[in-house]
Amino acid sequence: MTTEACSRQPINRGRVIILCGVSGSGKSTVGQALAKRLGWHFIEGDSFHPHTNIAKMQRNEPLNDSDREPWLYRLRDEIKNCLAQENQTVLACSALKARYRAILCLDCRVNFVFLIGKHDLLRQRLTQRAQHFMGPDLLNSQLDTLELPQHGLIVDINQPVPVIVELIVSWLASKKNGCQRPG
Ligand SMILES: Nc1ncnc2c1ncn2[C@@H]1O[C@H](COP(=O)(O)OP(=O)(O)O)[C@@H](O)[C@H]1O
Ligand SMILES: O=C(O)[C@H](O)[C@@H](O)[C@H](O)[C@H](O)COP(=O)(O)O
Repeated sequence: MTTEACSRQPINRGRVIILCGVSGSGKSTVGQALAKRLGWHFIEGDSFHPHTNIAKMQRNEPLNDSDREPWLYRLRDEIKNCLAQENQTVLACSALKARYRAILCLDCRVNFVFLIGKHDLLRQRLTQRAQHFMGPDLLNSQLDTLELPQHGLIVDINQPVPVIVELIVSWLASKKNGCQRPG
């Protein structure tokens, strides 16, 4: 994305906040609460996985780059639609690697928030979570895959959901529609 492309984007018209992090970091929980707080749309990134990916994770096999590619491009199309329709949207999507985030970062109106936590807390939350295809067994692989971001907001998950939501809301208010690189 060039500076010129950036400066062409209208301020505060269509915006997508992507909540990233490993499985169990709270992307869906915080994402839904954030969307409700802001009155924005919420999109669950897991819903865009091909069924083969879900089946693989259910078998406790980690996804690889090739598995994730079609999923990321489906999400990219979805983000493109949101921006074209000027929808304000919160998207929950692990986006573990910088190159995945680059696929999703269409322009300055897409911003990333990272939910970061310690292994023990993540494992505990994954173990307690009911009725989900992903258990705790892929946590090590998720953490190994995670490339910590150089840009965006990083939030410690060891605090209540409403506190996390307000941190994100304050950050958004402070940054308006400023450019953020996808790394
Ligand atoms: N900040 C938090 N405090 C306490 N429990 C949380 C918090 N965030 C998420 N949880 C719980 O942790 C589990 C995993 O959260 P979830 O939103 O499913 O994570 P993800 O979407 O990143 O896999 C859920 O049972 C959820 O209720
Ligand atoms: O790229 C991946 O390996 C997956 O997207 C993964 O990161 C994601 O976490 C799963 O889809 C499980 O879903 P939850 O994140 O909701 O546990």
